[in-house]
Amino acid sequence: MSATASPSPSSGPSRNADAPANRLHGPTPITAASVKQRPSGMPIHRYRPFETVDLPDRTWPGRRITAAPRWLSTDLRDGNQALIDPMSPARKREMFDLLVRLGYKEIEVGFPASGKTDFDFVRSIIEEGAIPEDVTVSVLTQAREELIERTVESLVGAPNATVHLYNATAPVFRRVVFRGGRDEVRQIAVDGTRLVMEYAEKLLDDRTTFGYQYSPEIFTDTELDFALEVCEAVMDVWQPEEGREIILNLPATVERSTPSTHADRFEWMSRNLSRREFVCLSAHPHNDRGTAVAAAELAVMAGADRVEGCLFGQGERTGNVDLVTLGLNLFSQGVDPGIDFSRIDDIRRTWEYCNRMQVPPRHPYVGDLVYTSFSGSHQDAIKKGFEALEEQATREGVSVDRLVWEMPYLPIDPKDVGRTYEAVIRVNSQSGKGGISYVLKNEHQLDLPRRMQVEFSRIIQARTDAEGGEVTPTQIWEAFRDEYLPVPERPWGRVALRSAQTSSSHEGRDELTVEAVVDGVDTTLVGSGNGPIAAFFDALRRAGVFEGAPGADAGTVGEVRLLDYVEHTMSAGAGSRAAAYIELAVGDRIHWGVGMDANIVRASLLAVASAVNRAFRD
Ligand SMILES: CC(=O)SCCNC(=O)CCNC(=O)[C@H](O)C(C)(C)COP(=O)(O)OP(=O)(O)OC[C@H]1O[C@@H](n2cnc3c(N)ncnc32)[C@H](O)[C@@H]1OP(=O)(O)O
Ligand SMILES: CC(C)C(=O)C(=O)O
Ligand SMILES: [Mg+2]
Repeated sequence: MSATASPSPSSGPSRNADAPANRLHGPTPITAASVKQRPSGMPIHRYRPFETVDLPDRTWPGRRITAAPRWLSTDLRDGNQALIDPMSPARKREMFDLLVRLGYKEIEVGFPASGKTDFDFVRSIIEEGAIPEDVTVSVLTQAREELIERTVESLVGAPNATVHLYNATAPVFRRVVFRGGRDEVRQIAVDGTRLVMEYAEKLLDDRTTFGYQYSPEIFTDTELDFALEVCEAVMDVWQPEEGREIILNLPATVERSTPSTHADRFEWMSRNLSRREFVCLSAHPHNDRGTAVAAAELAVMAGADRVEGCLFGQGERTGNVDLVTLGLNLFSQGVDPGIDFSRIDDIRRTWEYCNRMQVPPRHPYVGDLVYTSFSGSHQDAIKKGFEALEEQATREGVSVDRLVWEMPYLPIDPKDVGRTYEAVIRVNSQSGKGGISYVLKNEHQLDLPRRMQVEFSRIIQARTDAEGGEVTPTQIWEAFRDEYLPVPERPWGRVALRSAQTSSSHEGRDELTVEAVVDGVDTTLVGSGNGPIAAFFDALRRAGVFEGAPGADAGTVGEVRLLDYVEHTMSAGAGSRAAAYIELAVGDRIHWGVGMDANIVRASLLAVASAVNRAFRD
């Protein structure tokens, strides 16, 4: 993208001014001219750019959001009206109860004058006492008398209720829908407000605390001076004052501008509205340009007190702004959203039941794949990130949950929203050693030495390159066992250990006796060395196992060297097991072996057998 205010590429200092003069010998360098886009041929003449706002002293870009705005969920109204098959009463109730449980204090529960379903639903939650004392329900209506009367009627007996009245104010709606000018359209809002007050006075009693909300629909395409004029006219009727707020909701009914212009419009309205201290300024972004979340956040920075939206961005066309993303964006910055998202999968399941829709796999914070990394460098960084957190926790003597979350590639800890680490790393052809060893560590407590990680990841990569697709943790484990740990059901290898006994001589050398199966024959192996591993090597050598080893001439003893030995415990406490890793050079080839046992000596002998078996397997 290029912006008209940017300096032209040639007007600034050259990026490569400091580069040596002889830098670009060889292939022709890419330049801006060589990547020029071509005209698309699409009918751009049919569209006009949106109006920007002349607000050079705008203040919102420098603000931070330090507290959650008021939230209104309109899942049961704007969300519901956009469904092919609107929610049944049972599904509506399920959604209402979910919203209450999550902590929403303002819930738009329907458009009661639309028909019996919505009207009866509003009556049912009132009559069944399902609305907690601290929750305000709101209902939407057009500015038409018969609709207003029916709307107010639906609220009788509600503890806290708001009537929300709207009419479109943008030029094309004035001309096409209402076939009038500014005066007529302003009058619709004024008359509607008066009627709401009259019917509330007539129909509601002192069981109800009553509020009022007005929306100049299509605010985004309405001239700012006219939007202000209509809102002022509405306020002149409602008369907001201390203890009598008015909610002025400025909807991006169709998202038409960048979030920055949306924010400018909010700052302009917030500065110019009279009686501002009695106004709850509310944003209602839709997502036509795909930037509703940014638009909502910038509107809050620009003065909005409240945001209306739907869970997971349900709503007309591309949806309303996503309340879950907004809330968890705040959470990820250390700001309490005031909504409990700690069981995100439960929320998603209920939402999917109610809406009969699916949350896509890449949906922020909740999609199946959003805490998953397939690519090698991401996996490597995440694995190191987890290890660093664990080390820090041990150093500071606290649990990992107490530490600030600083983790490559994962903006929040999946556990904080009730997800597990199971899917954090998944392996396919784009994965590297970090991811594969993360799976082994996480699921099998095996912390492979770095060079062994490289060896095993080549084995997995050969498989993903040949077969494509994902390799599941189960398949990784099977491949690992097949490669390093011959199991009784699939035996292979020249040496199978049965039992071993060591004794130390007075020179500090270990004498070792091993009962093993060698080349299918029960054999007693005897050796000595300065430690059990060296003694086992000696025993294998004496038994002729290394004869004909790769890298040696046939019939001779090949060169077999121990290069590295690593061990670690696999779990703490009684019954803990140890893992041992051996790096073996046979001729010019390197083979790792692994052994696991409750006894560390036996684990290391098993690791030697594993490496030797692999060396001779080929
Ligand atoms: C951006 C939004 O989400 S706005 C909310 C939209 N949601 C809904 O519409 C869902 C519920 N609506 C309904 O079920 C129906 O529209 C009803 C039952 C409320 C009304 O149905 P109808 O009486 O058939 O009217 P309809 O919806 O077609 O509206 C058209 C008439 O209302 C007028 N009108 C539209 N909006 C408004 C408004 N906000 N205030 C006053 N009049 C309005 C139109 O100018 C038109 O008038 P005309 O017949 O004189 O030309
Ligand atoms: C009724 C209004 C607030 C609305 O939903 C919109 O303009 O998008
Ligand atoms: Mg809407």
